[in-house]
Amino acid sequence: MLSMRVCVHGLGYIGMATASLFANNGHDVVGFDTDDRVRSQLKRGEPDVSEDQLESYVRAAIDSGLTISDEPVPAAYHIICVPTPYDKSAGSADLRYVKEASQTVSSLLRPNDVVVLESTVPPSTTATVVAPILSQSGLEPGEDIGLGYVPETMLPGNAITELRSNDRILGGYDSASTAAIKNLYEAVPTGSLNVAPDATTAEFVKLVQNAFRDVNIAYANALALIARDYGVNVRDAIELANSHPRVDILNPGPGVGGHCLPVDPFFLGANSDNTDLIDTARQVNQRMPHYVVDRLAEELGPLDDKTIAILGVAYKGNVDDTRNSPGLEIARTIVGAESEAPSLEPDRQDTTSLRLCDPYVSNSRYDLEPLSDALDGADAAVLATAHDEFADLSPERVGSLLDTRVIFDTLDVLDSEAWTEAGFDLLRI
Ligand SMILES: NC(=O)c1ccc[n+]([C@@H]2O[C@H](COP(=O)([O-])OP(=O)(O)OC[C@H]3O[C@@H](n4cnc5c(N)ncnc54)[C@H](O)[C@@H]3O)[C@@H](O)[C@H]2O)c1
Ligand SMILES: CC(=O)N[C@@H]1[C@@H](OP(=O)(O)OP(=O)(O)OC[C@H]2O[C@@H](n3ccc(=O)[nH]c3=O)[C@H](O)[C@@H]2O)O[C@H](CO)[C@@H](O)[C@@H]1O
Repeated sequence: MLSMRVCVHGLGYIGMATASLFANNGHDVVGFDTDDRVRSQLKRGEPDVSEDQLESYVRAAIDSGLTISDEPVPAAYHIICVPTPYDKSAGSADLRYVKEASQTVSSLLRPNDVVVLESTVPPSTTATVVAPILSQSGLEPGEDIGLGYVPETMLPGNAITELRSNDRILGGYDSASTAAIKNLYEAVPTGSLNVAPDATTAEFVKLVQNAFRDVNIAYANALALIARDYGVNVRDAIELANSHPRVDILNPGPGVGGHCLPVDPFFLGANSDNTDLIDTARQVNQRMPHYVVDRLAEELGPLDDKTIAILGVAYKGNVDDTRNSPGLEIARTIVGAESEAPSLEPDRQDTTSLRLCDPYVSNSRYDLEPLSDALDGADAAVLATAHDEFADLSPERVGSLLDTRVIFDTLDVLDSEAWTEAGFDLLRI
């Protein structure tokens, strides 16, 4: 296989995995990130990730020649993996990093180089935002240089397996771009490479996949509320419904977190007013943390003078990412806090006392406590993240620490019989 020089722009979760994928498969890869801290950590061979497999995959790449550079370099292929946050106040995708990285690439371009955008973006970004910036180089996408969109779909928590095996969508700016990008991605182990008619379709499909999951979870959450009105256990009902060959409903939970599912569906609305279903699903999912707090208050009475332990501030089990975390949103709702770090709100002393605990998260801003300190003397525990450590909790241990035997198992990870037998009021969604 011919080794090609690839420059990866942005070495966060996706960029470092992507750079490692190409480096571990014989390419000459240079990784660049604008953040000094990220570069220094990677140069030391210490990627900032909680997934063991991903960490050793990145370490292996660094050992086998992935170069972390303080400057971006000219390369046959530039891959852009920068953040695309959602700007809530503007109601649109913040494309500043994509624009910055495109400017940087533009200044390095030579004839026949190829640029690939991997960041999640609103449909038409490659054609209407990236292409005009690259043209400023004097080289035209589709004529002098290649350009296309290849979304990343690996699942946090199962990153390496999915990086290597998920099918990929590829949308080229023109057919020559598609062929050049195919050449690059076909030389590394991934699932099949499915060619979209154009880059806009590929961008659209990436968003469609995440919006589909968000809508499906919203359906499960909506069912949970309806099922309660009928005294039906929603998980039993969903399991039975899913025995039909054409029904596949996901699981209800305390809300949908992470920086993909709660954000990407909004990108579909960038240039469309026809997103009612998708917007409603978002609202259903956004209401779930509030529903959890309402149910807790139904059980305990006013929460003002109570101490509540929140078990889990990561957005899902066995990861350390707290972005859009349902656990944090539950905490904020309980104390009426606005800030990112609810337990540190200055005026919370007169309100409910919160204890936050998460064995995966090291962020000191959240004032996290070890499990036994969080539970000690609390009036209730809310299990908000399905970490393995929480699923393994024993009712005897938790019961000996809590003041009142109340636990809200929002993700249905505990053995309800064992906990009820141990005298717990076990709440479930
Ligand atoms: N994390 C996921 O699970 C996932 C999955 C699929 C797609 N995505 C998408 O991939 C993109 C990257 O996500 P991420 O999770 O890796 O983000 P991240 O925040 O972990 O990393 C992005 C990195 O880009 C760097 N950066 C910013 N501007 C730059 C520039 N101009 N040049 C070079 N580096 C720059 C930042 O310093 C940061 O280290 C986003 O669009 C995201 O939506 C993420
Ligand atoms: C289409 C798809 O699969 N996309 C994945 C997704 O990754 P993710 O980690 O964000 O996805 P999830 O694991 O679904 O978690 C999200 C939240 O939904 C909650 N949840 C989940 C299942 C359920 O039945 N009920 C729930 O309530 C869960 O607790 C958590 O809060 O986006 C990435 C970036 O684009 C993709 O790369 C990746 O492929």
